[in-house]
Amino acid sequence: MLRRLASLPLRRPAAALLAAGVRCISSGSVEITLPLNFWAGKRRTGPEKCSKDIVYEPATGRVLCQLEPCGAVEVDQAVKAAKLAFGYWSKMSGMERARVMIEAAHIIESKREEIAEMEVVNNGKSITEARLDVDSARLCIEYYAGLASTLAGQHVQLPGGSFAYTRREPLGVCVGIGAWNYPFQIAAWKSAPALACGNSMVFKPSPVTPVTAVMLAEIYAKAGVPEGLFNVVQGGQETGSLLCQHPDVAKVSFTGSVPTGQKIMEMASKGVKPVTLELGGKSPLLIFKDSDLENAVRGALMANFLSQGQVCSNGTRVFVQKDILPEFVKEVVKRTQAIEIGDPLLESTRMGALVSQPHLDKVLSFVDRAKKEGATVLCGGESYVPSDPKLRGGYYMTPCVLGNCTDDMTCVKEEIFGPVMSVLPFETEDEVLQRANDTSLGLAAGVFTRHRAGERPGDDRVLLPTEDCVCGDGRCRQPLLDHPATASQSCALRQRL
Ligand SMILES: NC(=O)c1ccc[n+]([C@@H]2O[C@H](COP(=O)([O-])OP(=O)(O)OC[C@H]3O[C@@H](n4cnc5c(N)ncnc54)[C@H](O)[C@@H]3O)[C@@H](O)[C@H]2O)c1
Ligand SMILES: NCCCC=O
Repeated sequence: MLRRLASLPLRRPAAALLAAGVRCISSGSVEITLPLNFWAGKRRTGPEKCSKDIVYEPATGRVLCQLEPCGAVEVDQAVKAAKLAFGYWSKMSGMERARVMIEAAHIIESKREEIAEMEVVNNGKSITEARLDVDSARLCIEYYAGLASTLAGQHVQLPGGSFAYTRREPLGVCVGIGAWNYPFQIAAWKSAPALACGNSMVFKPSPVTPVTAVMLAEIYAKAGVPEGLFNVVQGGQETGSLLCQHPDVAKVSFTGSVPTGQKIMEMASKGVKPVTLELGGKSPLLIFKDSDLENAVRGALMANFLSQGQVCSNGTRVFVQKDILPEFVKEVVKRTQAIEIGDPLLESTRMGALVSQPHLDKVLSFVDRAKKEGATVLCGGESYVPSDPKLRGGYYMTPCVLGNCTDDMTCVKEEIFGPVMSVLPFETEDEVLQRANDTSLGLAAGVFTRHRAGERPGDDRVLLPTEDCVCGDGRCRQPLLDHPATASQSCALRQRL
């Protein structure tokens, strides 16, 4: 049960309160006492004898709830419930499944504010971002609901009038294991495709952010999924391992760090189970001198400071072409310093709290190490104490821009997963492509330029290998699409296009 400690008297519908300019909850006002495990259609308590984990509210550092990590018995109960539900759900048509999923999406829409607020309370991100996370969860469920009725097999003609056909069949009980940075969204992104295809799921959120996955379980139940179709078991690595090794689990889908992903792949391989791994990143952002600077600066801020920098696909290695480096750095620093840090439930807040004290310490230690290795702190990188007394125990830091970085520094090589941008100068496109790709964490990449590769002024890069160009000039270095081929100087490749 959710209890409000602060002054708001009655819980009116979120929309009515918002219309009246009143927030339903405030930071420091929520205590969660309902059990956070959910299987076979109900919230469940964990094992009687277990050492409970404490869950904190990042904005205030208060205790939010206690977590009862599931052991072998509870994991088995959840998997059994999922197995039973699979029997019903997998026999339904895609259209029938879609109807239930669309209903779940409608419920999410109607509870948007409530879910977003709980995400903020548990994760520390700003309310404006949390609302978008809820929208993205709903859209994902709608998208896969749309696909459910299109799943079809193939008909293959064989010699002598025989034929073969293929069917798309669900796997069975799937396990979803999530990270703490997008708790509700990850639970939806994992469950939507699995459920649309006729599978059931046991989901384990991060023990740091256990609250909103169980809200999703209740929403699916209310929408009409069979009891046990989507279950939530709480716990850390032991619970996760039990899930991965359970003989009735057919597949594991994991979002989290690379080292944990490696362990999960190893465990799943022992049971010959397929795995999906969505892991960490250290993505490059390339900013060329011909780019629209305003656009590039905004892109760099977004790619580094959303969700307090705790985003897997963040472009944290910001390569800037030397000619525009001073101008870019000046603008980025100015805007970074202007980011409003504070109570994540306030509409005006742009940066909330990091997820936990140990994580904040880890991010700050990356900044210290960067300084020792020769980087210059251009702004931020320090812990921050908001003026509101109730936020004083929260996990805040000032967003940081590091200059004077080189490719071999720890801050450039390792995933920091916090609001720390490393700026690296470059001269040529070939050079920056090689440096940008020189990482084992290749999750995403961004480019700011007004020209396509090979079309940049003064850039003589060849799009196709020279030997492929048969215009007659063996030394031809023209990009194919710009080739100055004329009637007298024809280019066979150009003609073929
Ligand atoms: N690629 C993506 O889509 C994506 C999205 C979000 C986060 N991430 C990554 O997640 C990481 C941050 O999240 P985190 O700190 O929660 O990651 P983590 O790897 O520490 O934990 C992720 C989940 O795995 C569980 N777990 C830990 N050890 C386990 C084990 N041995 N067996 C089974 N489960 C185990 C945790 O309890 C948690 O639920 C970052 O590296 C980030 O880039 C990736
Ligand atoms: N909203 C996307 C989240 C992916 C990684 O953290």
